[in-house]
Amino acid sequence: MILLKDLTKIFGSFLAVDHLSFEVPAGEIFGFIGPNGAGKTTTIKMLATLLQPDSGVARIDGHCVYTDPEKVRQVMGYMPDYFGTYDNVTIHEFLDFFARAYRIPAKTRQSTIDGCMELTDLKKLQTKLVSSLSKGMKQRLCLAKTLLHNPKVLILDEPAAGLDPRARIEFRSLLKELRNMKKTVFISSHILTELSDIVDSVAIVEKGRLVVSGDLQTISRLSSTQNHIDLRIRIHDKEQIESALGIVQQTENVVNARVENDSILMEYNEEIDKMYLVLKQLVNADIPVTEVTSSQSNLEDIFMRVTQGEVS
Ligand SMILES: Nc1ncnc2c1ncn2[C@@H]1O[C@H](COP(=O)(O)OP(=O)(O)OP(=O)(O)O)[C@@H](O)[C@H]1O
Repeated sequence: MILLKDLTKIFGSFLAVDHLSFEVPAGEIFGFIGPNGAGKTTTIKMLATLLQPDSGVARIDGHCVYTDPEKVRQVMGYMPDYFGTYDNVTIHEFLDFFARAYRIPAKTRQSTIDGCMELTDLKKLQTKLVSSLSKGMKQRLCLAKTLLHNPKVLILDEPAAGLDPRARIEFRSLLKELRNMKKTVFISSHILTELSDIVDSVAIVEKGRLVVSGDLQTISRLSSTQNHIDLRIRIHDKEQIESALGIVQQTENVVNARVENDSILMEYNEEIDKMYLVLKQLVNADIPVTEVTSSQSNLEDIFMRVTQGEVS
């Protein structure tokens, strides 16, 4: 649904976006992640047809952002990181103004506005003045405005920045609803925890360049310099926990083994399919193992591993 090929933007002699190439499949929530100054907003402005690329190609639903911006705007909704609102109008008046600007026919205008207000939970507030809204409500209003022309693709630049925890959670469930509606959502952020449980795929950028892109499992595998699992093994009999600790400490590739309550925690520098080797040592010694839990890399681990922390 979104394709970038060697997309490049230069400000004077400064290369802000450097031959960026990746694809976003239809219907996905796609995270565009990078530290401050990585070139996310610059890339997004090119996708949103507001900034001209210096070279390369970007297409949305097959339309080139540079040669066919009108077509792109018909299928794409863009929510910038900073947006203005008209303060002395009500929520309904604000949305009605933009629905007219989008030339939504009079016959369907009201039902379209109602649909967008329902989705963003603003219906009950429709007579409130925009100036009286909280930041989270304004964010939802801007998203409602972005949805008026029923775009297939949504491009959201740091949509959760500045929201309190409750508003962030509400925003996340709204994103899931958009995915259920089969929309493709391209969302930028430098806050990883905000995205890790909702995105299907990501592109990680640094200093204008792509570091890695793909679905989370694939990039976790690709970016892994060392296989690493955190293991927690619960032992039924507390008396045997010290001898169990001795056994795992002798096991190859186990590091930082320690006791915590009725469990042994350790890092195991091996593939998950080798985990049984640790358990085998314990079972052979008649240690009563009752539970094993393992966790592999999350989005934050991947990000820290693949980026150098360099900001241009
Ligand atoms: N109009 C401009 N003229 C000159 N330099 C610019 C311009 N716009 C952006 N830059 C520079 O390009 C680089 C990338 O900026 P950009 O805003 O795209 O980063 P970002 O990844 O969105 O950062 P943040 O997470 O802080 O919003 C920065 O070094 C910025 O100073």
